[in-house]
Amino acid sequence: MELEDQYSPSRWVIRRGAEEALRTYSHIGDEATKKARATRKSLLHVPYGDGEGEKLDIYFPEGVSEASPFCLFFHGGYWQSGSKDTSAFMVNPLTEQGVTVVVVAYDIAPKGTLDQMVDQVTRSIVFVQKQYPCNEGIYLCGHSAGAHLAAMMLLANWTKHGVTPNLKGFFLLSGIYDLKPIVYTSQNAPLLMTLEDAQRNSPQLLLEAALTRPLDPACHVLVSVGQHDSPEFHRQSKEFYQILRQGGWNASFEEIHDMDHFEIIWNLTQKDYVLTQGQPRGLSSLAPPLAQGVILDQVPRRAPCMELASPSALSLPLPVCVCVSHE
Ligand SMILES: N[C@@H](CC(=O)c1ccccc1NC=O)C(=O)O
Repeated sequence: MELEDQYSPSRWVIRRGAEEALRTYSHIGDEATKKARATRKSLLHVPYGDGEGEKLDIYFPEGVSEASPFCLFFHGGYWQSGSKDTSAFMVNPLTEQGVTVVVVAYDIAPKGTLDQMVDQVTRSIVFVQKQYPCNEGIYLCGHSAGAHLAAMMLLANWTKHGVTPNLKGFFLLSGIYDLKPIVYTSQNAPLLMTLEDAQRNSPQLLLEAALTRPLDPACHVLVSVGQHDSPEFHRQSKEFYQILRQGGWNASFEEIHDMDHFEIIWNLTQKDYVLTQGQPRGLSSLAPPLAQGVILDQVPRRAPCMELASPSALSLPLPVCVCVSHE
């Protein structure tokens, strides 16, 4: 069936068989995580909520300073597979450049529903902001289903959480932004999404309906898709990018040359990969001294941390990039 094919990323890889691609992806994630845990200062399995699955791993750069940029990573696996314990792909190259990397776990299906996962991701970001108020920006990076979860944060309503995270950028890699087609594929068996669930959790549809504009016009959103991703994945990324632009977001689109759905993420282990290199598009563009680059030099510097840490200053408006949600 056509939809089934289009939404089965492993069927579109060109250099190996589907099974081999999935095995290689797991293997590289596993090895990268072992290496990160062996060579980087880290805090593992930190709870960001009361739920058993609400844990995150924090990997620090050399010469720990809590005033670094933070990159939060949300793994893929169609909201039903994957784990933070095998997803530390970008930790070594990014921490080497002064970025703190946080790999976030969330309750995959069948335990978690889409609504619960979105809520967990929201709370993980709130936790990092509260724990590290001196951060030099929070950047969200997600792959596939994880890019969907990150993209939902463009629409998050932070007011009930008591803090507005210092969100400065989004790196959305091979994501899905309209979940409706998934309802008609076998991927939905453990998810049990109704069309309504899919609609409520589709950033594409929510942004189309939104009347609001980004609060921080400098917050950058990179929408990326692998050259060898399926035509449906290309369509999803292009349409989402267009909706972002129409909504006033500082967004860019990039097809990553000669990459498939899995290589686009496993190559984040490499220093010389377009997405781990510096500005204007790579993840390292968020690392000092590259922080003066295209993306960040439009962002107003925040008040010094000492000021922010004092109770009265905590209510200062910070440069953030969320919409005020309209209900
Ligand atoms: N069964 C899927 C697996 C999959 O889509 C996937 C696997 C690992 C990481 C991300 C994935 N896709 C979206 O989240 C496939 O056909 O490849």
